[in-house]
Amino acid sequence: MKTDGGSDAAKRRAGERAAEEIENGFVVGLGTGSTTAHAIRAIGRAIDDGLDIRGIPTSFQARQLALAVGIPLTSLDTVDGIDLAIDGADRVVDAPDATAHGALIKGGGAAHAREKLVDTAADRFVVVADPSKLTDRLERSVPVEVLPDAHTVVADRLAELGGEATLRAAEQKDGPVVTDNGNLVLDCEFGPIDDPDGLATRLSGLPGVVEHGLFVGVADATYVGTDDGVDVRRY
Ligand SMILES: O=C(CO)[C@H](O)[C@H](O)COP(=O)(O)O
Repeated sequence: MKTDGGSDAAKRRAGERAAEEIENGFVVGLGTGSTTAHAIRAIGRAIDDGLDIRGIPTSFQARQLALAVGIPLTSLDTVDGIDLAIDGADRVVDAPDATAHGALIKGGGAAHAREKLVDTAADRFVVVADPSKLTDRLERSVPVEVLPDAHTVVADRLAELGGEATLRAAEQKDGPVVTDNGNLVLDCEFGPIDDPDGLATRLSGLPGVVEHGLFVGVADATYVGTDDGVDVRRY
């Protein structure tokens, strides 16, 4: 599983705290990554103890783990709604006086298209993170999922927006990462992102872009696991 530093104990505290929010009968969005995996395992244990919920996974990885721990699964097109989504993030803006407070960069695991679909469909979206994810302003590269034929055209459009795009390479295969949706990922460096909302709008407007990893105004809270507890940010 891809990880991005941060202590596993802190990730576990965040994930397990978020799982405590789940009530009987909930439909739960199951995010992707090493932090959310702790929440998924905690949900599996709660199901063993009698909790009755259904999960909607955001990726192949989340689905496999959910099945392994015994979470009954459903799909977005067969439910009336999602009560709670729990998902990780690669960066979280933690600057209460900034308009971007709570904005995220996601997609380190190339799952951001389905994650955004599920996280935005939820009545409540809780981010789970360790302190290494918190930042005053977004500076990390933005993952952009593109149709396979579109990667060079989109890279040119991203350059016009001031970004330098790199096709994400697979680690254990020659060639690019192919997403769960059969697409490719461009990781795009913009330097410091002062207006994530504006950039998100421009990225969404590019033909060939399936989804990008800027999540602005989507999260309702972030649970930050620390050395000895969980700090909660509410937005
Ligand atoms: O966006 C994601 C996958 O596309 C993950 O949620 C993000 O990369 C965080 O992962 P981790 O909890 O392993 O640090």
